Amino acid sequence: MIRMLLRVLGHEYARPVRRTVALMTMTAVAEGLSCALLVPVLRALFGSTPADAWPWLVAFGAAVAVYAVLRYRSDLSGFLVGTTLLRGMYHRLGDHLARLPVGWYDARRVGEVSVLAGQGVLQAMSVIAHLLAPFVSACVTPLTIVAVMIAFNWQLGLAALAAAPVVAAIQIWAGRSTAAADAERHDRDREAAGRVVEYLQAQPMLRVGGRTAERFRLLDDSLRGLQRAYRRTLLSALPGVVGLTLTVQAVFTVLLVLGAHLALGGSAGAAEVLSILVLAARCADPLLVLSDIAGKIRGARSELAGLDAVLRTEPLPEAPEPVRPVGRGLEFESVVFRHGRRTVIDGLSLSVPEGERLAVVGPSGAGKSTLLQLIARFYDVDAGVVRVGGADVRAIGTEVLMEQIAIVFQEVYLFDGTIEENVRLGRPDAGEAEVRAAAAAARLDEVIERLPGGWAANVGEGGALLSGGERQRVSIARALLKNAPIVLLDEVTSALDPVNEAAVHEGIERLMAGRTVVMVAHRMRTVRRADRIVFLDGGRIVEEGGHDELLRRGGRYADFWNVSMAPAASE
Ligand SMILES: Nc1ncnc2c1ncn2[C@@H]1O[C@H](COP(=O)(O)OP(=O)(O)OP(=O)(O)O)[C@@H](O)[C@H]1O
Repeated sequence: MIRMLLRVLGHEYARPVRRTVALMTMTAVAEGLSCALLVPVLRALFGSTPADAWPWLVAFGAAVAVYAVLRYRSDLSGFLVGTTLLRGMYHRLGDHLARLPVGWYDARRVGEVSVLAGQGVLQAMSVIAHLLAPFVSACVTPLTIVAVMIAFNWQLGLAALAAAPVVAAIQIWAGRSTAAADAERHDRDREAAGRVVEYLQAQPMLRVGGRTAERFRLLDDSLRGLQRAYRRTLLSALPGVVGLTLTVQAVFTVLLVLGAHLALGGSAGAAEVLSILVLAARCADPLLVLSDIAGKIRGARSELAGLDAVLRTEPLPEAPEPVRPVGRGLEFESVVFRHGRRTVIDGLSLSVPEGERLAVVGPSGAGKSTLLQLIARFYDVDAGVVRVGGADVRAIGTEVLMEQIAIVFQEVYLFDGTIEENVRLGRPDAGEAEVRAAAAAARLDEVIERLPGGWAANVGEGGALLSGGERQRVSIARALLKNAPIVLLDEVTSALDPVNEAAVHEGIERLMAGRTVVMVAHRMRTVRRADRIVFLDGGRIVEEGGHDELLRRGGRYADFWNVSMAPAASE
């Protein structure tokens, strides 16, 4: 467990963790010794000369004092190291998530990572702060007490020691028999978290479908599965708990019978037997909590394994000696890209000279958005090369590549902050005048004037307080502020009201001016702005040329526009 913890966190934490474990072990030994000193104290007190108890009482008091100091220091150390590890873990996870390919994040992963980052990290890090001390105490204190028991009365001591391998065997067996149930519960936990995220995101669709009161079957099924998994985990842990309790009771009974036998035979004093039985009872307490702690440690371990798996996900490799793009042209050379076993881009070659506006059209699922994502290196291609400014995107440093590209997505995400903060994301170090100019060019200034609070108005979580068109204007202002030489546009497909539509188009027109543009186009108005059009189907270019030329050709593009976009042609 500790080894796994250090692998996940990094070995720079090895020293404080080892120091804490050593301190906890010393504390447990001191606890055992202070308990064990009760034997000579009680033996002397109930013996013929009670005054002999004094030196033992002093030793007992000193041992308790040492134990108290050590306990304070080890608890403090566990807490401090635990919080340091927690902070370290959050940093490590945050840094790593920021380097993972954007394409890695889907709804399932978002649910999984939010559970991991919330309860998973806390649970995994609680090992040092809360679980390790009782675990070490449950293992070391009884062994120390047994060692002292052997010193005072070897028969009773050995009888108690016989319990050690039985307890260890029960723990190992319990760990193995609950492993499958633990793993299943963990999987169910993640699945349920993903379903909750999906359920929340699907609210508009569920309500439009009139399913306001009805529950979401997929979420229900997954929560029921989770409940079953929890029940199985509890049932599978039960034999271990019962076995441990029975073992402790059996050993105590053996000690009682053996103690009575020795006392009656005269080979041990009644006070000695009594005090050893008190010690045996003292051993039982930590042993009985052992199964509970071990269960919690197993839970923390599976969270740690989840964190380990995320941290082992490879980020897209960075070139050891990054190159800088020269110019603003784009090129796809025999590019193949797959999602799982599905080929989404199939041997596509295309070049977009500097300053050209290229529209990509085609049926849904043709791979249009994927084409944009490959330019921005959200994923790496499976074969072929994508070049920006003549350089393979894999050879350009991520930051430099991102400097070259401004993207306006179909779905605009705004952070819960002010409009100004959201626009500034385009270029955080931009001056006030630049931010204002970008907002004006995107016709966002009209929106800001209307909002109570103006620039300081809060946009709400995900930009919920703005309309779709207003959010698009924020995203265009961001892109304008970034002032990157290459613009990628994934056109808004939902209808905007006429005022917003005109504003968005005006903003986009300004954004495209003098830049290399690749736009996924769904509307005639957008396509007409392009210098060239490629028609994509099944990840391949089926036709390419100018709008009028393609219409005249009467091929796939003409069919597509005549059939599916007929209403738009009247724009
Ligand atoms: N994360 C993903 N995992 C698996 N398959 C995916 C993923 N993202 C996209 N795909 C698949 O890749 C194919 C191309 O998707 P893409 O979004 O590029 O199409 P598109 O032409 O932009 O479609 P639309 O016009 O409907 O947005 C689709 O079949 C889609 O199902």
